[in-house]
Amino acid sequence: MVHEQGNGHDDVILEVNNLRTYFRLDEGLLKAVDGVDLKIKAGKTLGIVGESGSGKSVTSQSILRIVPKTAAVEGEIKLRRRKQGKTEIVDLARMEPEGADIRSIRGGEISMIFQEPMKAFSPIHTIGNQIMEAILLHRTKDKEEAKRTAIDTLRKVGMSNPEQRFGEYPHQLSGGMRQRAMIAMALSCSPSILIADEPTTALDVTVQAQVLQLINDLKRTIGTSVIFITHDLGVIAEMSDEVAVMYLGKVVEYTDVDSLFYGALHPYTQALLHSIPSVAKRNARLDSIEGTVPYPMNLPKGCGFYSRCKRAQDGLCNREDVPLVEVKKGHYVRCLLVETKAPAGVGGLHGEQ
Ligand SMILES: Nc1ncnc2c1ncn2[C@@H]1O[C@H](COP(=O)(O)OP(=O)(O)OP(=O)(O)O)[C@@H](O)[C@H]1O
Repeated sequence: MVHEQGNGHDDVILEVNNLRTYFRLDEGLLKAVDGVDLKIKAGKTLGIVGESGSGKSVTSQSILRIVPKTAAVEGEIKLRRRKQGKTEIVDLARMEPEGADIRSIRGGEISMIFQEPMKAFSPIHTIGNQIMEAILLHRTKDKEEAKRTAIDTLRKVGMSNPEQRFGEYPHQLSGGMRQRAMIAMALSCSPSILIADEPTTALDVTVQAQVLQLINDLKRTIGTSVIFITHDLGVIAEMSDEVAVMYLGKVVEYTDVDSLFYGALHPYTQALLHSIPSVAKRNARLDSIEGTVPYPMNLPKGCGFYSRCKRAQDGLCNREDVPLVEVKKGHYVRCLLVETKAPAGVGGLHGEQ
């Protein structure tokens, strides 16, 4: 539940509770997202990390209600927003996916940037007109003001000569500039939440660093909250205040970014950390995680990571589904070994592999 007043939860602007997004396929029910809880705080970045197939993208698509028709979204997606001077809470999970309510939120209060900017823009209209259109839809009916806002936003995202860029077509821009234009479009309606789904994966390293820096700067200056989705822990370290580690449609560890990098408790998070050179200790052997994320259909009972976990215990980890437990303040872990080994303090598990 999102609480409205006086209870310390006021900075939470989006709360996802027990989100389940299941695809009905001919072969059976595919549980892409299976009981995800998340909290997005005002002006903060929540990083969501996990391997391919862990359910990161379907989670963000579920929040915006843009999942394919073969999938159903259940659970709560509670957005706290100001409307006509009052705070109200709306549940996006209850909205009609094509209805006016969610359409006004998409691109209004919540907007999204993703890997391929060409998908965000139509090739036959100038980027300026497309940004203006979004502003006219969500913010103002005044064309002159919309144009000024569009040019101003292009300037804010670091586009040189924004008046000229305004009149250019997407194919006339470089990859990095297109990414900036997409960020401008996403920010033009002053969203309270920006969802960034692997926005820099397709860019070369230098441009990637610039775009990440830009998102961080904008978050600071505009105060937008960010949900940043990536498989790259290096990017997570740079971008996040809090981190949710996803595996097989579930959050397996959830904590602030420092606790994640210096005190990860879930064997999956630890394995992820040991698989990247910049975080693993110098001279330590780099491990890649053997195997792949299983296909989320007809899964056996127990921990989803059981088949790949080096510490898995037969008869314990493969018996019941494992709950996400708060092992210390603000640090949640879905692992029976962490719970049973360290009921009164979690220090002993740090760094263990
Ligand atoms: N349109 C779809 N129809 C059927 N299954 C889907 C569809 N989209 C995603 N899935 C399945 O849902 C699960 C989660 O996918 P999702 O794309 O959210 O993972 P991800 O963590 O974002 O991975 P990636 O980084 O590769 O995008 C996967 O098993 C995937 O095969």
